[in-house]
Amino acid sequence: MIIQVPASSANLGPGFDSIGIAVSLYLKLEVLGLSDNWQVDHQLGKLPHDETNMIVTTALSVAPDLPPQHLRVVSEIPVAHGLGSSSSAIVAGIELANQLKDLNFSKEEKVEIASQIEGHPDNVAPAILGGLVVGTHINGHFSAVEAPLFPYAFAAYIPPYNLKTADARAALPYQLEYSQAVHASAVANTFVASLFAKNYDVAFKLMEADRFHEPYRKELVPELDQIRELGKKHGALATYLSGAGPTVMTVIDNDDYGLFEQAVHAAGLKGKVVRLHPDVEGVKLI
Ligand SMILES: Nc1ncnc2c1ncn2[C@@H]1O[C@H](COP(=O)(O)OP(=O)(O)OP(=O)(O)O)[C@@H](O)[C@H]1O
Ligand SMILES: N[C@@H](CCO)C(=O)O
Repeated sequence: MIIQVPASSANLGPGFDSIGIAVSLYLKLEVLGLSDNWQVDHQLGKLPHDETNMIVTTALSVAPDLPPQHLRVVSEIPVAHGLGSSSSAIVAGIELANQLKDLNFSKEEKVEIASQIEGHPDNVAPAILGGLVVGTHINGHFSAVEAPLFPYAFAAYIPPYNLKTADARAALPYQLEYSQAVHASAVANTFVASLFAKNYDVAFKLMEADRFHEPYRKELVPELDQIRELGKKHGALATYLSGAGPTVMTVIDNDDYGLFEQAVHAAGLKGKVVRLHPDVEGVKLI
């Protein structure tokens, strides 16, 4: 059995902790069979190979009596780079328990469990449902609503350094002044309305008008402003900080992608540029 989970790009500008989209990089989790101890084969650097691996801790939190397995993980999703690697591990762990214990979780149940673990639904909900998702929690329970997908590609600029979500969250202010909070929320509300109305002129302006997190995190990711400027010169629709960063995501028409990628490299930026597309299926068995 192989479980496949897509990467996800959260926030999309003003949708902090509530909006995310599944994108075409994948984690594949293969179940090789029963084992004396949990064993996770992977080539993902320092991540654990035993029962402390996040995929296993998640599976055991869902099904504590799950017998130890030999697992193989192959992932294209860079760890701690703002493309939802931790969410892909959580969703894979939930699906592992779901399959091995025949739990028959609905998609909604998976979103609830994964969001409780991650704390917010913006990466886990699209990784489960696919597509573009808006969600939050009310009275301790999570709801996620699928939004229409916009018909464009992504150029992901993936820097050579990583940035842990915890460190990127530590850069955020403890409080926002009332008038600033009202404005930030109005930007986000109008952004969501424009996505559902498919009013992309408005949506892509607002994607670059976040007041919740980018102003505080851009010092951690100096490439954000630089790539946004390059995007404006090369036909991009909008650029935002993917999740907690450091990946910088540019929404762009497929026809404009090549020249934009060349411009990023010509500017001397040292990261990778990868063309991504929305994933519409979410977690699945392959
Ligand atoms: N394939 C994986 N297997 C097991 N654990 C993983 C895997 N990928 C990520 N993790 C865990 O998630 C941590 C990284 O999570 P973090 O939230 O910092 O980054 P991210 O999820 O890539 O970024 P973002 O949430 O901004 O998209 C790793 O240190 C590790 O504990
Ligand atoms: N919304 C989250 C995504 C990363 O978990 C953040 O920006 O911190």
